[in-house]
Amino acid sequence: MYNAEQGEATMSLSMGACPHAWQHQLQHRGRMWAASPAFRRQLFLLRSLAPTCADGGRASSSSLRPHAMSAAAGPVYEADAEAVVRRITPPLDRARHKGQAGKIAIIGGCREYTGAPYFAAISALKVGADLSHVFCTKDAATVIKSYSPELIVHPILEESYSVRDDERESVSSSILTEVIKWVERFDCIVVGPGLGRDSFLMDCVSNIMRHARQANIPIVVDGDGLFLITNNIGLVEDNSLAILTPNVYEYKRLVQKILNCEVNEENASEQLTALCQKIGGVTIMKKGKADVISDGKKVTQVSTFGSPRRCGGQGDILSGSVAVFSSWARHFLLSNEQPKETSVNPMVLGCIAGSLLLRKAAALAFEKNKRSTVTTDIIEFLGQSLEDICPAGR
Ligand SMILES: NC(=O)C1=CN([C@@H]2O[C@H](COP(=O)(O)OP(=O)(O)OC[C@H]3O[C@@H](n4cnc5c(N)ncnc54)[C@H](O)[C@@H]3O)[C@@H](O)[C@H]2O)[C@@H](O)CC1
Ligand SMILES: Nc1ncnc2c1ncn2[C@@H]1O[C@H](COP(=O)(O)OP(=O)(O)OP(=O)(O)O)[C@@H](O)[C@H]1O
Ligand SMILES: [Mg+2]
Repeated sequence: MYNAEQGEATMSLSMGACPHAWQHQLQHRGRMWAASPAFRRQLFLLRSLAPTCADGGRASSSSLRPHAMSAAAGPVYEADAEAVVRRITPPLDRARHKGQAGKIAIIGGCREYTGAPYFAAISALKVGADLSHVFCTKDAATVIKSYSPELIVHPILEESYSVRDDERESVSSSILTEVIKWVERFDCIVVGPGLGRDSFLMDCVSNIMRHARQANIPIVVDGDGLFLITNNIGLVEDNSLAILTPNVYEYKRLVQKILNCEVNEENASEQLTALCQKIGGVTIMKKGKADVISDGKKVTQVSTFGSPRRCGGQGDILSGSVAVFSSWARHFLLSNEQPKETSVNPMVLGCIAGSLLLRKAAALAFEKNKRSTVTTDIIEFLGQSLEDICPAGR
């Protein structure tokens, strides 16, 4: 592992400035990684967890799978999260242009919540995305813009109180038209931070999700987005580009609604596997003391200690970070030939990397601010945390 890392560092320094330098470098690094002990170890970590479910969790049907609690779920292994971050983070290359490191959009922000979409969007930028957009209600937009000039804010969503009944259809279709102009440019969209639960807004966002799916845009569903999909699971069913990031209450609601039972901590990994399989295709990161991640085939976790402070907003940092890392992971895996037997899921890698980075940043913020640590303090340490794992000059 150490030798492979050294080889990679030497190669980064010798890069020229040809237009495709970044891709070549990534491909070369990928081939080296594929042959490296670090890669094989990571594969082992990911693959050795695989429960061998009869249909691989992908039985065909647009309806929900039969409850698959009997699927054998292996033990939960700790991910080698630092190795994942190091591998999927693209090198900084002078030949790259704006946008190549990621364009992320957050769909969220309403009258009540302006912090959550801001936290998610700014975290995406601080992790390393080039552009971060927020699609929110008109009331929330000016507030979010005032937090940061870095964000591109679209005040296009509407809540029921601002739309007459006879205008609903036309307003809904003009919202969709406006979003469609943008959606295909994004590497990933995050639906839910600070979205609220207004019924008209939920209908409009459902249309946006359907469109994003048709366009094959990866999607992270968090916060109120989870409330939406829990009651309309077809929005994510069988979507292998969807990541759900429930907290303990959101997970409980999902389990009750989809598996029709209560959360069972003694059988936690089997239950998580079953939930993924029943929805079909999605990756779920169940947040908590450890962040436990499954795509219905493998269960892995990140339990690096972060901070004892449970201030609101840490999940928002996570959703923005996961959006960036999963885009990088997809790009990395697409740009590199993988050994035939490999079936690493980029969505899982994105979750692992996002979880580790948040936890490291939370630990540094807590060291400095102790009890007064708030989400903004944690965001300030995202850069240093990534630098510690993966120096910009490598
Ligand atoms: N500064 C901000 O603007 C923030 C906004 N947020 C947004 O706030 C919205 C609501 O998210 P929440 O996570 O607060 O979700 P909920 O409204 O579901 O939960 C609110 C709180 O109620 C309690 N609760 C919920 N369900 C419970 C249950 N079954 N049993 C016991 N207690 C329960 C928990 O303390 C929970 O944190 C989301 O859009 C989210 O993104 C949060 O992200 C936090 C920060
Ligand atoms: N009990 C815990 N011990 C240690 N870390 C935790 C614990 N619970 C959550 N975390 C950390 O906080 C992150 C966010 O999880 P949390 O449950 O607070 O999400 P959330 O409720 O969606 O947050 P938000 O307030 O942004 O909506 C997790 O990824 C994890 O790193
Ligand atoms: Mg949340």
